[in-house]
Amino acid sequence: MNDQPRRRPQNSNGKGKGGKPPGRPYRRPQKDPVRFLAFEALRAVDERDAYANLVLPPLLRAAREKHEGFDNRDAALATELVYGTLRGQGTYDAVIAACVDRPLREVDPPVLDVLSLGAHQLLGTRIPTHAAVSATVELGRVVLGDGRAKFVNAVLRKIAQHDLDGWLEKVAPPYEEDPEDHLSVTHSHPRWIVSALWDSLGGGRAGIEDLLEADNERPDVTLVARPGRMGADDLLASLGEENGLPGRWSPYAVRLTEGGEPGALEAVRDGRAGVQDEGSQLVALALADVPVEGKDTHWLDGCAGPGGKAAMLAGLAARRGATLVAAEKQPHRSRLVGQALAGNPGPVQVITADGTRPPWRPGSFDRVLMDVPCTGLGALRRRPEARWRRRPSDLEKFAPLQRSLLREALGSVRVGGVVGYVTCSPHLAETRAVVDDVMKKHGGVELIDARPLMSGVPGLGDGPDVQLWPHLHGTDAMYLALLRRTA
Ligand SMILES: C[S@@+](CC[C@H](N)C(=O)[O-])C[C@H]1O[C@@H](n2cnc3c(N)ncnc32)[C@H](O)[C@@H]1O
Repeated sequence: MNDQPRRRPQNSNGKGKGGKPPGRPYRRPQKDPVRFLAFEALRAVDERDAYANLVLPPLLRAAREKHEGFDNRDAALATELVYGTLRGQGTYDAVIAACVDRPLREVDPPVLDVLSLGAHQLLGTRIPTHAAVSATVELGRVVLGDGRAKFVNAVLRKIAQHDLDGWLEKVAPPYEEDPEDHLSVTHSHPRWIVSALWDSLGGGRAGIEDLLEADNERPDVTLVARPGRMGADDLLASLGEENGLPGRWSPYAVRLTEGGEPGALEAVRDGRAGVQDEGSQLVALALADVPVEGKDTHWLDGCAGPGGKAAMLAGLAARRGATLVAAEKQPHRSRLVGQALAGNPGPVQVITADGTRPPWRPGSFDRVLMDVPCTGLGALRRRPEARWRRRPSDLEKFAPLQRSLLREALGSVRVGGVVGYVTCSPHLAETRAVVDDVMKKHGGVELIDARPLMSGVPGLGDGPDVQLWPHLHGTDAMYLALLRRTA
């Protein structure tokens, strides 16, 4: 390996000693800020378990400051390269494994990151082959050194021999032989996640393929015009027609069109609006709208951080003269809840509290939202690295906590009141299994059909609970069960 710049001596006729043609003069590798940034982000995700959506913004800011010509298109390309490489990792690993002569675990992680970045450019973008190879090899020279860049060059040239479909035919087992393994490789999801999503979705090949494809697409950025603070029409008008679209389902939603930057909006900066998936809006609205008999003045959000649903509920509660208590176990997250609720038109109370050991008296509330911690398998579109980090054992970690939070939520609501149990995971172990188990032990609880509370939303299944899906509804895969205390 030779990492040092080295110049070959040349004589006056331009030929090497003895009149032989000289070797190519040494050329310093050129640092391409876009690919260098993408590599740095991938290293941070790989090495420090960082989240891509958190590491990218500071890297992009630094690149803009350092490189005068680094513009929005560069930022968009760098973002696409990072997100696309992380999402496609399962497929790209299978292809790379077919092109190297040792197990991938024996390839140095930085080398593997450069190879994955190259594989994504070759197989997942429209970047011309020669540009994808040469730019990645150049990156390899900068970050790995000339010796290992030669290895990168050799592997990328093998990858470039086929397009994505050609490679999938070679590296994915036939669907008929092993459907889950086939889908796992072709749609770049761990096999156990394919299996869990399919169990929950049901149906045949077409539905699960649509879902896995939707997980690999960049979601719209959706805003919420917070009830009582701003209307969706005003939010849309402030954006300008070309920058926004009305939500599909929620009357409070506005979708940003390509390239919209929420942080640049005054309404988002001053808290009248926020970034919130429409699925999250729908489940909060359903809980707010479900009829309860008798008084309706005390609402609880028992897992409130960072406060998206709490802000929506607080505005809706204020309209009806009710008060929201927003509880969150983590102090830093309850501070975020406080920020989200500042400016709410009615009274709110933010407390740091453990929902499994509630400090309030049993039966204090008329409506309770329990949006429990979960694996987040319903939001894979947003967190490109999450699918590779999650393990089936995470389910065991969340299971007792989810049950305990739902049990305490049922204890916190008065007879006749309603609990909304919510997850941003469609995994049956986190959804129906939790509700069934807790209902078996609790008694005096009935499930309410949640589907009529999402009127106009198609494909909500057999009920009474509701599972939303990215490929059917364009939302995260949020789950909602509404439980009424009857005794
Ligand atoms: C899925 S998030 C809630 C998202 C929130 N409802 C929103 O819309 O912004 C779950 C939250 O529950 C909090 N949490 C975890 N264990 C808790 C407990 N025992 N009691 C209360 N909150 C808890 C986590 O810190 C996390 O902020």
